[in-house]
Amino acid sequence: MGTLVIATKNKGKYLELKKMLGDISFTLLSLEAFPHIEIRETGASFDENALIKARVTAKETGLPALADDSGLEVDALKGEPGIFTARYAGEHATDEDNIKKLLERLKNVPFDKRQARFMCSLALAFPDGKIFLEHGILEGFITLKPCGIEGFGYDPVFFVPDLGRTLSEISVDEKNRISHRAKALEKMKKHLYML
Ligand SMILES: O=c1nc[nH]c2c1ncn2[C@H]1C[C@H](O)[C@@H](COP(=O)(O)OP(=O)(O)OP(=O)(O)O)O1
Ligand SMILES: [Mg+2]
Repeated sequence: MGTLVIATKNKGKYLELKKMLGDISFTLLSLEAFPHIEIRETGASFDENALIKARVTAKETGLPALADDSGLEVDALKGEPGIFTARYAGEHATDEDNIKKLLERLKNVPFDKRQARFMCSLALAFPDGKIFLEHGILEGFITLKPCGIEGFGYDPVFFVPDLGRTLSEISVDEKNRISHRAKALEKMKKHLYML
């Protein structure tokens, strides 16, 4: 049985990916098992950052690595926060700080003008240099205030029209059926069978 490193320090992301990979028979590790690995997200796009995270992790561990770089694009903010989603309110910002800043920036924008999308780039890198990249997108709207307690990151303010609820008002299993990450991972699964 092989081993795959999920190259993330984000517990919410790790738990979602782990759950979605539940039916695949290999051992999963997160970056918590490799505290010495430090990765700087210096890329100019989600793709570049996902590739950096996956490549560095595969090289440092000698194991295949799956990295997720994701974030929010808000139309009324011309695509911000984009690749800066995790650091929107500063380098060590919490999810709450980031949500607060986002709602503040949108305070004069009515609900129907608050279109946004979650973007996900997933990169799978092998120690021999082989690499795969896949994408997923989830369309929605930014709410006027946080709703719900499930999930992580910006889930409490991301409203999915088809569900009539935010991502924090649904279970992780429901989220894993529709999310940007789920769509990207579904496409990545064909490459994972090479493990
Ligand atoms: O499904 C999601 N539900 C809510 N928020 C989300 C989601 N997907 C991404 N996000 C937010 C979290 C973070 O603010 C940023 C990702 O930043 P990103 O650099 O990819 O992840 P991260 O720094 O938290 O962990 P790591 O780089 O170790 O994987 O977008
Ligand atoms: Mg990050």
